[in-house]
Amino acid sequence: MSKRPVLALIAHDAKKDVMVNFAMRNQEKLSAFDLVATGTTGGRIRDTCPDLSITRLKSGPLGGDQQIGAMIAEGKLAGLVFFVDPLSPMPHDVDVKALMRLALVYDLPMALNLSTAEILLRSARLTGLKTTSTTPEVNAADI
Ligand SMILES: O=C(CO)COP(=O)(O)O
Repeated sequence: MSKRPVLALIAHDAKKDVMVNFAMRNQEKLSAFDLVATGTTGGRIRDTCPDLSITRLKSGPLGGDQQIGAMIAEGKLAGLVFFVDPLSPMPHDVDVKALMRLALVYDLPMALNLSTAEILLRSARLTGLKTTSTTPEVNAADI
């Protein structure tokens, strides 16, 4: 089993081109991770960057956001890059909020836009094989 940290990638439809360009530009850095993505986002990344290790989960509106939320709760993620579309209503808005909430609860490094994602990908914390929070009050065993 891979010992690489796991990074989740998600993009709403209006931001999928931004995500694909981000992945292409940062292929070398992303290759240090096992990637997980919601269904359509993962498909777009796989089409353009076939050498990256990426696991596709369900599409966001069909439960993909919740699957990634469960991975956060289980301490399986090192970080989350989620390019959110702030200008469109989403049928699964509650799932989006729940995912972000868990990232906050577990103090997970989370980038919601391109400029922050570029910074996050260069962070030693993200690449340091650390997958669980050091904040005592949010360690899963204590909840
Ligand atoms: O809707 C999403 C996140 O809320 C993204 O899902 P897809 O990657 O399947 O489009």
